[in-house]
Amino acid sequence: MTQKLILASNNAGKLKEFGELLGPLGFELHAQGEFNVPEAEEPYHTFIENALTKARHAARLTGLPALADDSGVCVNALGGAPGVYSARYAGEPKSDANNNAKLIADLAPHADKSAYYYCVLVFVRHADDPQPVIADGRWNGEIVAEARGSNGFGYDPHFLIPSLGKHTAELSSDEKNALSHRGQALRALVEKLKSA
Ligand SMILES: O=P(O)(O)OP(=O)(O)OP(=O)(O)OC[C@H]1O[C@@H](n2cnc3c(O)ncnc32)[C@H](O)[C@@H]1O
Ligand SMILES: [Mg+2]
Repeated sequence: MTQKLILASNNAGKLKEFGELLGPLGFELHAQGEFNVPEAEEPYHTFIENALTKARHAARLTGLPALADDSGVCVNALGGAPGVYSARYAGEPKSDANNNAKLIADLAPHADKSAYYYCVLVFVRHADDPQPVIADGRWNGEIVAEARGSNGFGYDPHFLIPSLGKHTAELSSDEKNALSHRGQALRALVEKLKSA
């Protein structure tokens, strides 16, 4: 039997990647927007608290199991910023172009360009699930001022994977999903769900 699952996100880039990663596993995926679920508040300073809040919010409003992702890019020379604030680093309304411009400007005086993408996933069977299933993933790289590639979303045009010599926006979706913070977290989550 296919399991209905609400994706508790309004980010089109994430939704595409979840479809690619989870579709073949037989879940019946629905973006929360299909159920007119409004964006949840993300008031916390940690990825896990925001992810849990988003998952419970979507499950509460739909009555269905929900999966939330809270993620971001953490830059070492900036003390981990933008981190949990990655989506709105340059302020509201959210804009990938403005966020990237601010990141490149903030990092310009620093020699250390190392960074990592981080992703926490939370699955809840229902809004008050006392045992949410949680997994995370991390993907190391470097921030480069020059933008390259047109795939992916967010900071991908500026995120270099040194071992590949490519920016993540230059990777095919299969290549990105095989390596990314989100792909790693999702595979770990699926393993946990199998044994839960
Ligand atoms: O909360 P939802 O609705 O899921 O969508 P969001 O975009 O607000 O998502 P987050 O609050 O988790 O913020 C994550 C931000 O981190 C960045 N990010 C996360 N994963 C990324 C990826 O795979 N590639 C590029 N940027 C990414 C991007 O700027 C995202 O907007
Ligand atoms: Mg968000």
